[in-house]
Amino acid sequence: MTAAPPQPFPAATILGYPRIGPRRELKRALEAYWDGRATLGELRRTGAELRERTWKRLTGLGLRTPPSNTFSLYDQVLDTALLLGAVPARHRAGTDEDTCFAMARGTGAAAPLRMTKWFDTNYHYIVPEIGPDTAFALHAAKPVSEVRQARALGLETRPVVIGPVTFLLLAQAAPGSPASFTPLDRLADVLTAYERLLAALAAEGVGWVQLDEPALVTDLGGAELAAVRTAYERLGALADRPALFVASYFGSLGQALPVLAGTPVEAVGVDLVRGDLTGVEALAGKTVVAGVVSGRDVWRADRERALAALLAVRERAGHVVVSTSCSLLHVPYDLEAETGLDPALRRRLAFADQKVSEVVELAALLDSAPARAVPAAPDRTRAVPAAPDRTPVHAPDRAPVHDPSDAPAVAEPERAGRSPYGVRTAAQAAHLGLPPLPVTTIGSFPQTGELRAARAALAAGELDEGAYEERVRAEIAQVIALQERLGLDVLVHGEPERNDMVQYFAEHLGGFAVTRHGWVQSYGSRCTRPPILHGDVHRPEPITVRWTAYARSLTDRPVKGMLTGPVTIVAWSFVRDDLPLRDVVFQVADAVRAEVRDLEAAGVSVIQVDEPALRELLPLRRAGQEEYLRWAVEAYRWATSAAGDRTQIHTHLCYSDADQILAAVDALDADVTSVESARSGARLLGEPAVKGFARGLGPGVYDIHSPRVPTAAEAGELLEAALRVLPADRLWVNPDCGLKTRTYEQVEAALANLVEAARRARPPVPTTSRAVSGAVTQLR
Ligand code: MET
Ligand SMILES: [Zn+2]
Repeated sequence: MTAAPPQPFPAATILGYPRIGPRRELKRALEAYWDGRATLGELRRTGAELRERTWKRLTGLGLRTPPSNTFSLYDQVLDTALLLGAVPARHRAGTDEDTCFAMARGTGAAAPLRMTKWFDTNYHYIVPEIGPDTAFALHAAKPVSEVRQARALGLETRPVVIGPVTFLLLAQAAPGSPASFTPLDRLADVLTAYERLLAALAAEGVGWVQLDEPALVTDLGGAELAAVRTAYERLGALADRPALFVASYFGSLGQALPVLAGTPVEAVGVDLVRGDLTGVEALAGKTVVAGVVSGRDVWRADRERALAALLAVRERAGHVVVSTSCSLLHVPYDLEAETGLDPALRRRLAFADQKVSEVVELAALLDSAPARAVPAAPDRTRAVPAAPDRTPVHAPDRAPVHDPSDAPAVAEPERAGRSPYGVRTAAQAAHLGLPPLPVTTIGSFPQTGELRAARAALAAGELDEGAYEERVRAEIAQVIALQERLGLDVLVHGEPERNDMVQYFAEHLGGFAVTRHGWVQSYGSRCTRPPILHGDVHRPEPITVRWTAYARSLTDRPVKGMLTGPVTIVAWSFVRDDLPLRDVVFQVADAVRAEVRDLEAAGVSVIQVDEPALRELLPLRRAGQEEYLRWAVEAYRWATSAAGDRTQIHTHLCYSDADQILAAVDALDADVTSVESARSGARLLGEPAVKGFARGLGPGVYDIHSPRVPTAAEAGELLEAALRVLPADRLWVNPDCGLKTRTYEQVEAALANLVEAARRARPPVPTTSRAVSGAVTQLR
């Protein structure tokens, strides 16, 4: 039916590339535009420069036909919604960019779309809203203009777009849709828009289009598999179109593989780092784009193993080309920028540009390899493990690996050293004397430019330790005073000493290295520098105690000690792969446990151990989920169970679809759990599991991702909604997440409104008991 591919697929490719800029140029441009410090023209120019730089760099490294449309001002799923015209009426603005930012960030009048994690990564995408009436209409300006921009530079590119099935599976039903509606019901209409897109790209002379379908590596039911067949039969049947490359990543295609194999698409991408070769022979006759260089870690590829996998694919399926396992969006740009790393560690590393070179080198090796030279790699094993010399760079200076038999079984909290929840709450109530609906925050307060400048000056040697310490202490004093003035019940020190909740701990633990420029996009303009966990973990000395103790010395109210949990520290680092992940997590749990002990010994009676990444590491397919949750919960319990009954343990999960793992959250056995709720319109409260949640819960009532300040009435409404499913004595009042990205002006107004909303919602307290609780507070 289709025209023959106009050009062969390139022998080496990548599925995508970072776009925030090697020095975060896009971040700066976006924030300048949002703050009114730059014009739209300036923002567009930065985008164009970054694209040009990327294409030149990729071709310079040896890629022919680099991808295009991998650039994004905010998020590629959001771009796809704009491409298809799936824009809620409330977000429509004068320019594409302003519409995009309204969808992502909201406006004074309109709440933004939901944001959630991209599969099992720490990248967050914007969740499209699709309803029965969404009027799809192709708006192909962005991919078309990128093709033209590259062509003006003399380059042919392969536009990358999220595929129709993944787009609809990631979308949520628009508010007001009938209960029976799911976005996948709109497949036929969406496909019409994709057909027009393919026609438009064909008219531009585009040879290949990449349709990303990572959702195909999850457990799909009959309806979803049928959607895959329908979609690619229909798009494949189009008379005048580019050749189609359907890219899967983050795991194996499983049952979706034979389905795709039966459609007329010309190329299929398989992730051979996380997935395996099962069923690959079904792809004979197509180009197999073999992801053998990991896009998810920073280790050099094992060439031998990668080549063996490539040859095995060639033998079974015929035509194979070399690729990364997924987009390089998830790794930093260039190792060359890291001059401060230990040379022995550095030799084992590859960032995006080094991975591009690996792909190019492997393609050359494959080209010169005789057919049938190497035996096929066995199925169901990791096709490409990391480099062979993966011994720890730092020799362990103690017996590091946690013996799992020390850890308590999940079902028996008593053995963990803490009494059952009921006993603990009584002890804590007497000790802390909190009012019902206590108001607290998630930990961080605004990271001001001044603080960041002080940290930079310290790093550059322009500010001495003592002066920096004074700066941080002054900030803590201000944050404590502000919270007292606003009337919060459980205070925090504000985390001014932390650049990032994971990096800070990595900098103070042995076994980690940190980078200078290794930024990875987390969402929108936000980036993190994931530390590199390369050796055995140990804690040379207490990390947080002095800051929390200082904050405590300034107030009579309880101050919450803030720690990052073991799963999150590991999830947001690049982790050694010579040990099972579980063992690495337990090494970190040992360090957190020691910190909990030291905080408690310093008199801190509320300790929060954040695990926002608990859900993130959940295996994408059901098969591995139970086992993962068992050990992840066990590690958390190990980290926190050194605390006595009087010490209140909090945890925080934020943007993590907590509803899907509430049983595990309960098993964490924390006394109080805070979760994101405001941003997603209190969706969580509708979950039946929340009703039965037996411990303290703080569903966020302030969406901290939006510059909007909620009124007391708005916060009060969310609180009332929570009170309909949870008793007042177990409900906490808090924002969705930390406040570090907001301004003091916003935070002060918002927290004042939260306190006001809590006061209005509290049952009236008789004067005598108020006096008693005040007395208890003073006894602390
Ligand atoms: C991503 S969760 C953030 C938790 C951390 N304690 C903060 O307040 O910033
Ligand atoms: Zn959070």
